[in-house]
Amino acid sequence: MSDRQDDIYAHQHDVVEAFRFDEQVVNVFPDMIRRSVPGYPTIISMIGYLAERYAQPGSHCYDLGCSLGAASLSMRDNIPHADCKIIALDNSQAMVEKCRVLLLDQAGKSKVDVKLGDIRQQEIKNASVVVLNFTLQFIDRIDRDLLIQKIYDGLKPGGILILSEKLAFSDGRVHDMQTDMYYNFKRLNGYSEMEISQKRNALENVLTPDTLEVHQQRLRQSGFASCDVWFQCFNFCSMVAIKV
Ligand SMILES: C[S@@+](CC[C@H](N)C(=O)[O-])C[C@H]1O[C@@H](n2cnc3c(N)ncnc32)[C@H](O)[C@@H]1O
Ligand SMILES: O=C(O)C(=O)C[C@]1(C(=O)O)C=C[C@@H](O)C=C1
Repeated sequence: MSDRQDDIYAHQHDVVEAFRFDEQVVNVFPDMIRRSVPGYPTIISMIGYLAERYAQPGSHCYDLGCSLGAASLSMRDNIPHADCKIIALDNSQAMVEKCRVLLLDQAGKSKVDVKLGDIRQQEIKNASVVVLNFTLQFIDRIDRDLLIQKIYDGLKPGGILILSEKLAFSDGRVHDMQTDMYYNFKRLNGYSEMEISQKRNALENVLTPDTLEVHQQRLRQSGFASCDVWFQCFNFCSMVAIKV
């Protein structure tokens, strides 16, 4: 993968435009996400581990909002069945184009189909593993319930949804403390105050985090029997929800 350094917000922007997954972001994305999401490499590795355990023979595994396909690659490297199909989907043309190139020459048992499209329109069927790795937070709140319900309905019994998200906290003091530690994580990873502040402005109203309670209520309402946090670092977490 490209290891170009993310310097998008390193100079003063006259106007900070709303964050988009365009070509400029695609070019630095591996560095950006690694330095911006605490635990990202661990989460990607564990998606492979969970897929190895939960992918069912002859089923589909979905990577919704796949970006450059890191979660798909991790699943492909770990799923032991040759007849599983991985469907990776993103609505950013630039992401999908680069993802296809990155997945071209990689071997693996399962085939990965990289598609351009909106995950709200994607049919989910015969699924054993569905991944939403930091994607739901970019979907309009009004569409989130329907999307999670569609995923639940498309999962086979015993199937799982892996849902990773940036969290909000209902207690203001906890929210401020977690956010403060998160910004310090970014500082430790070399981002300046200007980069942190311009990125925060760019993500305003684009990335809209829910609280853990809202996520868990939505998952339970859709029918998931359990939804547990298996990873959390500051305001970033990953849940696994199981359909019995
Ligand atoms: C933070 S990135 C996801 C990172 C990726 N899952 C990973 O593990 O590396 C969010 C991605 O979701 C995509 N996205 C946002 N809204 C979408 C939608 N409605 N349909 C499809 N993709 C969407 C963006 O284009 C972006 O690539
Ligand atoms: O940089 C931030 O502040 C973030 O919230 C991180 C985050 C994400 O969670 O998706 C935001 C946009 C980029 O895709 C990479 C990471």
